Amino acid sequence: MPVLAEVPAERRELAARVRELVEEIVHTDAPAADLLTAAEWIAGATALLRTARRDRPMLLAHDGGYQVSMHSPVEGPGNPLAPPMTGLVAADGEMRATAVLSGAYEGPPGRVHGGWVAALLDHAVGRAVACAGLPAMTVSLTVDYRRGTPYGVPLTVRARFTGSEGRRVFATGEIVADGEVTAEASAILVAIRGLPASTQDG
Ligand SMILES: CCCCCCCCCCCCCC(=O)SCCNC(=O)CCNC(=O)[C@H](O)C(C)(C)COP(=O)(O)OP(=O)(O)OC[C@H]1O[C@@H](n2cnc3c(N)ncnc32)[C@H](O)[C@@H]1OP(=O)(O)O
Repeated sequence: MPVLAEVPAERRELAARVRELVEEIVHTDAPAADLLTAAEWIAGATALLRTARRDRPMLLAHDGGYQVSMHSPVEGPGNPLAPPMTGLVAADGEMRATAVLSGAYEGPPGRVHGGWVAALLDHAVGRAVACAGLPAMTVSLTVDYRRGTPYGVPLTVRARFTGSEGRRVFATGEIVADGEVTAEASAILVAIRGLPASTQDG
């Protein structure tokens, strides 16, 4: 699969505008007529993009010195579903990144939905083992939710490779908000040949 030299600015911009849109949708109390007008405008934008549709979403690109999956729903700068993850640092089996989730990710009042907390951690352990040279898929993920994970503030997402046994690869990770660990994960992954490894370019 070709790796783009950089994330196209236009894709980053489009995803960022859609993230804002989603955030406003979940917060708006606009009158019904405005909701319908907005829905029409959005349908117009969707029709425009549909004129040049690829079959599969995955595109790899260089970003901040790393190869990233541009349309990953967790890290992808080009996927509006992704918070996304920014400021990635990954080397020697350890990764760290920042994510700011909007109110659109709310689960319990004022807190991020637990499924998204798990998604951040699942992705992080995948990144950590990939940068240890063992690209792998998660087969087991245990998440301990220590306290509510807030949205609207920077979350530090960290993970590390902790060892391997045959094809099984082990990793742990955590999310930190304002200096406090909100969730911890312990994962078992299975090494898969042919998966893209997290390569550092520089
Ligand atoms: C370049 C840019 C991109 C870079 C991206 C990098 C970061 C990206 C991050 C992205 C992150 C995305 C994150 C995601 O979304 S990961 C996606 C979510 N995960 C999946 O979809 C995986 C689904 N599972 C499978 O497809 C199969 O199970 C696979 C293919 C993985 C293995 O099936 P396969 O038939 O090949 O192997 P096997 O069954 O013989 O098992 C092999 C070994 O594993 C042991 N085992 C199995 N299950 C368990 C278990 N539950 N607990 C403990 N151990 C378990 C098993 O006993 C055996 O051990 P041993 O007998 O050999 O000792």
